[in-house]
Amino acid sequence: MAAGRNLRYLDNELRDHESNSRFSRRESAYSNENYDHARNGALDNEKVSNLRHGDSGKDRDRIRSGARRREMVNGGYRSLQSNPGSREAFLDRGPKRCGFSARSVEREPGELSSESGSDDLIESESLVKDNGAVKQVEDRAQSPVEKKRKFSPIVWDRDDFQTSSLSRNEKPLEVTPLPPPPPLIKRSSRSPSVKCDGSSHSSPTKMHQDAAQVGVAEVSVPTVSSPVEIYSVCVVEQSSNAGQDGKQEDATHMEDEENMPTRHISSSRWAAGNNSPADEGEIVEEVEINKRRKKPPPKEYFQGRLRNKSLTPEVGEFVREGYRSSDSGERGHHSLPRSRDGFDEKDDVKGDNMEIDEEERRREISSDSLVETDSDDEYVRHETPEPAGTPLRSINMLQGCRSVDEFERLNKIDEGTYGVVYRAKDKKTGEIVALKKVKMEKEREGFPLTALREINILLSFHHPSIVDVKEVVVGSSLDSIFMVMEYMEHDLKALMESMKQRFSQSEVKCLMLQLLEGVKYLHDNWVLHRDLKTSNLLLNNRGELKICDFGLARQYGSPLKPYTHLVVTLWYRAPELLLGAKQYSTAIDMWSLGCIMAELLSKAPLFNGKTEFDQLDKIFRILGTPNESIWPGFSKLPGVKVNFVKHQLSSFRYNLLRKKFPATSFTGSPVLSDAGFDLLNKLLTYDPERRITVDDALKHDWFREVPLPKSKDFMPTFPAQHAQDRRGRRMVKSPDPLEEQRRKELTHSELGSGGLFG
Ligand SMILES: Nc1ncnc2c1ncn2[C@@H]1O[C@H](COP(=O)(O)OP(=O)(O)OP(=O)(O)O)[C@@H](O)[C@H]1O
Repeated sequence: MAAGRNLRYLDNELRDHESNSRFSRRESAYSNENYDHARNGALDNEKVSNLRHGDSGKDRDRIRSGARRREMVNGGYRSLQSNPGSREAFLDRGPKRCGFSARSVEREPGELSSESGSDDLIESESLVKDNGAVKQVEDRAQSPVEKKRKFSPIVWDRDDFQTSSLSRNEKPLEVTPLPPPPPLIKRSSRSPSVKCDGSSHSSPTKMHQDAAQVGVAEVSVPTVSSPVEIYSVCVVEQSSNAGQDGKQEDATHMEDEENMPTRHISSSRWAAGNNSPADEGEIVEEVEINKRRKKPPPKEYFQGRLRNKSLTPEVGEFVREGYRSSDSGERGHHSLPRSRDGFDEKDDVKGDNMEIDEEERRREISSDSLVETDSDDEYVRHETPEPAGTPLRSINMLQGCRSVDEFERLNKIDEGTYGVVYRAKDKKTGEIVALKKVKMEKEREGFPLTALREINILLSFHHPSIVDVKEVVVGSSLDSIFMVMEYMEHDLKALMESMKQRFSQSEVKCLMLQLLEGVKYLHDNWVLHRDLKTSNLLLNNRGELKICDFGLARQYGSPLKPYTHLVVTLWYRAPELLLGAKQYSTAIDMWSLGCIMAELLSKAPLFNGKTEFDQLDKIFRILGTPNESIWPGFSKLPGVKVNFVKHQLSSFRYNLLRKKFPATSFTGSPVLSDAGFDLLNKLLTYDPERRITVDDALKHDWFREVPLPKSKDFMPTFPAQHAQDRRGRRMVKSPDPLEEQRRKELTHSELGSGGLFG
């Protein structure tokens, strides 16, 4: 029997006593602090955003805030009523969060209290409504960047199936009779002029237009200053050169898939905040020339370390055992001290480990890092000022990796596709942490790029709703790398599988608000998560939700590459991806949030398709089959050629989704107010252009009506699942076809490689 099934929940008990002793674990001020914290995080973003976009962004927000628009969604017209009150005003309410206007005294235990902010909001709203030219004012007030923001966050998806093998979801899991994607857009043969001084700024929208014309997307990334950045930069260089050395197929593949925009990390024009029209398009050309420019790799050492292609590792080079049997005699000169960490059960093979003087290794790595700054990328990291407020972490990963021996392994929590997660204790501090071990066995080409991407993002980002990666530690061999994360007692998928009761509406609101804050932080920093699902949402016993698993996350606006549309686990995958759209944006994450919201309310996945085709069919059955009028451009999507059954598009209020989530229920169906249903419907809007943005979702009325969002402080607690291997439970009941497939592959590779550590 699955371990999880034996879990005994105190759920009923807990819910019966929602407002008494079990919630007394924290003082009432706690939630205020927390919300202040979250709010401050958001305000930081706001500052960044304002710095980036200038004051016009604020003006636009103020003006936009009261605007009401009519919008047709999924077959029916609905009122797209943005929130009253400016973003600042909204956030400034802080612990009142809300200034949620309670229209009834009825409240669930732990709801955030309502304050009088609503009057301001109404006032602000009416001010805008009085202005008959709201739309025009809004348009005028939008800063170029902000205005583009709605359209520009596009990842150009020129995927083809040949190049999709690197991405974790790109396995041919579902045999779906979708037609092949259209041919790739040809790149411009224009002779580009390169501007590397970091001073040029480009307009995202214009850049996208250019990108559309020339087939090259621009670089836009959050500023990241961790040493991992160095790592990524080298990947880029390596890729480019490898491709020119005759290893085109492999290298191009890697370049296209993994040519990380980190090359431009600190010189992102968008991050720097200026948009000089004169420079528009230049960045596109810059990317183009960078791709074509032939120049020596920045440093052999990095090539070898990352791609395992140099013949002899240099001092400090990471050498992975197992992949270099042929040159074992040429192993690097150094290795970490042999140590038997409690996480590697395969330490018998330690003979392959390099002996290394730790101090010397650090010195060497340090000097290598310095040499690296002499490369073309130097300006990237030193000449461009970081935008204020951008999340920065100054962990020098390469210089200061501790050994995993400094942690005591407690138990394995879960095993995903790309990592095994352990619960562990820091021997020095006694702190309980989660250690995610990067799986290397499937990597033949060096350090796994999904892990690199995840480490890069997680070390750089800091937000209450994003899981915190504290540091990176190394195991007994240098191919054993662990991310040290804050430990979270649950993931929402495992938790819901074992909960007896559903989350209440106010609890779902609390979770959704935290989730939205996290996604807002990502989108504000030009990152798409691309794999939002309940198993990637962690919850601790302080009621805090955090997003994890950034292995698929992308800086959007990255250089053109054959992105796959097979991102996002099937059940949470947006229709445009399922239909093979060539470009996608932040809206894909918003669709996932709609699926998550529904799942939180009903404790069951909303669209649980087995194949892409089945997934689409399930969506269409509930929401109706889309058409050109509700989703302009729909009929041109590649996947639409498939003969879908045409399910009737009924008025959104009476569609099957509403039946699943009625306003009142005597049958045990999860109830959802009109406002809640409106938000759900807006998240599950077919047309990505019309799908609600994270900013608007955060300001949605649902969060302001009773029952108000529960304070984190008053969220129910559940027995920690750390004693259980979450994977064990899922083995028994995994409703996720992609996970099934991944597991099968993992099992094969485990067998093939003689087993995994841990
Ligand atoms: N910080 C953490 N604290 C506690 N548990 C965690 C933590 N991070 C991850 N987990 C658990 O490990 C699981 C797998 O983690 P993660 O999703 O990061 O790995 P993955 O290999 O990328 O997984 P997947 O195959 O789902 O993409 C999560 O679903 C969660 O249950």
